[in-house]
Amino acid sequence: MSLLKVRGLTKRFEGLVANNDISLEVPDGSLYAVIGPNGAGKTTFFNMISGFLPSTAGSIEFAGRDITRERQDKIAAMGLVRTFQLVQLFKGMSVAENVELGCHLATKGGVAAALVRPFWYRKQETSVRDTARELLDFVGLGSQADHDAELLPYGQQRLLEVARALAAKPRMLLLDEPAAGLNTQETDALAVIIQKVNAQGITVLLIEHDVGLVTRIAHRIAVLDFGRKITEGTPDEVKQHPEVIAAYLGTEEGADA
Ligand SMILES: Nc1ncnc2c1ncn2[C@@H]1O[C@H](COP(=O)(O)OP(=O)(O)OP(=O)(O)O)[C@@H](O)[C@H]1O
Repeated sequence: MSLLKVRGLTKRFEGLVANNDISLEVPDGSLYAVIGPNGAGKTTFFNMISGFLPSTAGSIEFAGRDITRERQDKIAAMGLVRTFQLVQLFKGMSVAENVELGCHLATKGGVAAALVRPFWYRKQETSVRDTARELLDFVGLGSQADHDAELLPYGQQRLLEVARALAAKPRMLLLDEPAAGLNTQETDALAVIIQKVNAQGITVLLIEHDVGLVTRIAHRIAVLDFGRKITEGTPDEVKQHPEVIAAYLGTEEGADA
């Protein structure tokens, strides 16, 4: 079964067609990646799916529901949760508090109640705190729970973002260039975490520049170039595709990167 179905998705900015008639289906439970060179239209595609940008044409269906014109908060509440290319943490809060706020997206009262803290809310706080700690352990940040989130090294801030997104109990997690700015070691750690998330039954859709990471962990890959989907398939199929080698990977050697 496909959890996400995108049909003919198109976005025009004035004269520029950033996404041109893109169709794809993400199987439930899969780890699916969208790759492509700078300006290929990956972020635009993500922004439309997550409700941050209206499409010019086409349709988006998530878990059997049409979400083409749905608001971003409604989409997140349905279980389609995203992270951002640039880390967006809540400033002035601890690592644990950042994840707790993510939990409140999935609990009674939402973020507003978390800030006001009425009586009924305080009762559910303990479980939220426990969940946040579990998620921090899951991404390897358990020992930094009480640290100031802003002072974490960049690589760990990215992991914190993943923990916060998981706190919202996603059915599908959209990761926008999660390896951007990470060194090799951090990228390897991230790859393991993404695979662990997927092994828990959460469908993962990621946009990534790091072809090595994607071909290592993704089940299927769609390749965008100049706003079009030029091919889609398993990592091996995609790496062999002549248009991919020419347009994106540049050389045969690059295809194995
Ligand atoms: N708000 C906007 N207004 C006008 N043009 C835009 C806007 N957003 C994106 N574009 C253009 O659409 C095209 C696709 O951009 P997009 O950011 O989706 O590509 P990308 O594949 O995510 O690139 P990168 O890897 O650099 O993030 C680019 O030519 C970009 O300049």
